[in-house]
Amino acid sequence: MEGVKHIVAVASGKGGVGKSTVTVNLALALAAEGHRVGVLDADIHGPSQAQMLGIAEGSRPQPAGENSFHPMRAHGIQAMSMAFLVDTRQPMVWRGPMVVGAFQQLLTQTAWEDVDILLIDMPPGTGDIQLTLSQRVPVSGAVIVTTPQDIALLDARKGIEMFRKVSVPVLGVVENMSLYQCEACGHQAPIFGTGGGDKIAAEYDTRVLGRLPLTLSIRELADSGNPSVAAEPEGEVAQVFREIARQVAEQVASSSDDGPSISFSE
Ligand SMILES: Nc1ncnc2c1ncn2[C@@H]1O[C@H](COP(=O)(O)OP(=O)(O)OP(=O)(O)O)[C@@H](O)[C@H]1O
Repeated sequence: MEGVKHIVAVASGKGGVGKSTVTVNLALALAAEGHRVGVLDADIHGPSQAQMLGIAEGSRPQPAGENSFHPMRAHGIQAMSMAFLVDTRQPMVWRGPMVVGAFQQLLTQTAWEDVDILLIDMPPGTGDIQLTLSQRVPVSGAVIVTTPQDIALLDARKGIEMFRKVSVPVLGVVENMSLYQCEACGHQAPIFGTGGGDKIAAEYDTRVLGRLPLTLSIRELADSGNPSVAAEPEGEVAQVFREIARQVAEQVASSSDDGPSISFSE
């Protein structure tokens, strides 16, 4: 895709598991690792990247030529979302083909500027948008976000199976809300159970890229437009995201290698 080296989908089978929170923090972590990063919010009905990136409501992108828009910028990241084009307070009562059309336009009519890794915050599920993405552009890989309980794992499995069907490599699983951590007393509790990420990674021969706790600060910082990786770059959460970012960057870079090259010289 023009202006973009690698596309990575951030997906989940189930809604509300923290996919958007992971996308925005992973984007910031990749940027901190020295990559040029873009975020495309593919959640047409419920876009949340604008708020998480702290881009004020009502902000509109500048046109780039006749058919495209420049992405918005925040925290050094390029971003495009339906939230920049419509009034987000109004519900979008759209049929499937209109939603797919809007997604295709966001995908193809954004003038990305030298992006190394474009993260796509996918809507939950395995439907039209997922199919359109895999058919329209080359996707380097998918990161699957899940919480550890069985009901979320059931849907995460479907997400993994879907990417396999369309030949998109699964780069790994992020286990979100692994452990509840009380910020007042330090008490920890595995509210959603334990071992879910490991189970699914073993089942599908992939890896757990990282585990994130369920904390008040992750929610508050993301909601306020200054996600953990930007607000507390030395904090534990930021370190987990930096480690996830390194693994993602390494995997997409090796996917584009044509293998070792052999050269001869005197
Ligand atoms: N590790 C966490 N600790 C605390 N709160 C979290 C954590 N991860 C996500 N949240 C909060 O949970 C809510 C849902 O997260 P988010 O919007 O990222 O999920 P999603 O999977 O993208 O949802 P949707 O299906 O609506 O797209 C948000 O309010 C977010 O701040």
